[in-house]
Amino acid sequence: MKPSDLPVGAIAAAVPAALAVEVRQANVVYPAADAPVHALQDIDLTVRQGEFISLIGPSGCGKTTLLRAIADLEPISSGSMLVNGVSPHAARLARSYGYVFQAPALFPWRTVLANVVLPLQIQGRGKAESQRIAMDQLERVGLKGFEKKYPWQLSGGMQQRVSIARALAFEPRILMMDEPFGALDEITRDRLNEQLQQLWQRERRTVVFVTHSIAEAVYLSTRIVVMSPRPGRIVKVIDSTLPDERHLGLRDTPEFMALAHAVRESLADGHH
Ligand SMILES: Nc1ncnc2c1ncn2[C@@H]1O[C@H](COP(=O)(O)OP(=O)(O)OP(=O)(O)O)[C@@H](O)[C@H]1O
Repeated sequence: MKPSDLPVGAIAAAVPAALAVEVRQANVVYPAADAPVHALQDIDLTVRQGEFISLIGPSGCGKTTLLRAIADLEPISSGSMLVNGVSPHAARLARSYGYVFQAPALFPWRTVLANVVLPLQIQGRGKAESQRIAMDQLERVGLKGFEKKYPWQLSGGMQQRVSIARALAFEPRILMMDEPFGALDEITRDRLNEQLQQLWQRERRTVVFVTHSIAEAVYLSTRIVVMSPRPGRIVKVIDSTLPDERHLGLRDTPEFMALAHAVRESLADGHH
């Protein structure tokens, strides 16, 4: 029997899950004329395929730096890092991940469709294929019917959903998100949290997510990585005890509140 004859679940059970991200003793020091900034100190972190990991911590603790280093947007000063088993640079060239920035970062002169199509065109895909994929991704984030609009004709939440569709367009194995919903009002944020959670449940793509919000981290994550500032360190990694299938009502349950409490305590510990 060939592996391809096995049901998907059997293959998953037979092959140990590969690591999506492996960080060992990573340090990032930003050079500065007066005093260098030790942004990350001795970071050890492993992320398995299909996990939803949140990095949470106070402003300046190095969340963005860690995400950028994993994404090959920032070099590490020492230590090692593997993304899907290869260097972050090789993973970037292989288009292993999609990146969603804090602000939507869409091209205002391009339509929604043209924005999502762009990375596919850069990748050398044909026009018809690119458009088909882009339309499919827009539908998945609930934006069917908006493809001909320009970014400025959409709300902030819709623009951020276009960014997510764009990041998912070339089917990356890892989705990296740097506080994607931080600038949105709470109701929009709740809705997008719910949609992102459903997307993760459907596709089980690996997600590395940066947030300031305890509720967001607890609602979305399978593991929560708590960081502390100056220099940025990991103080605790908390496994979620919540079921994979989640709805917003879960936030009122004792399990959710207990997890939120544990994250808050770890954040406070990191300050001492
Ligand atoms: N390019 C840079 N040059 C010098 N210092 C930097 C640079 N980028 C970040 N830093 C510093 O490194 C530290 C970590 O910054 P980083 O943006 O990673 O933190 P963060 O946890 O993501 O913060 P926030 O939640 O406010 O976005 C901060 O002290 C910041 O001032």
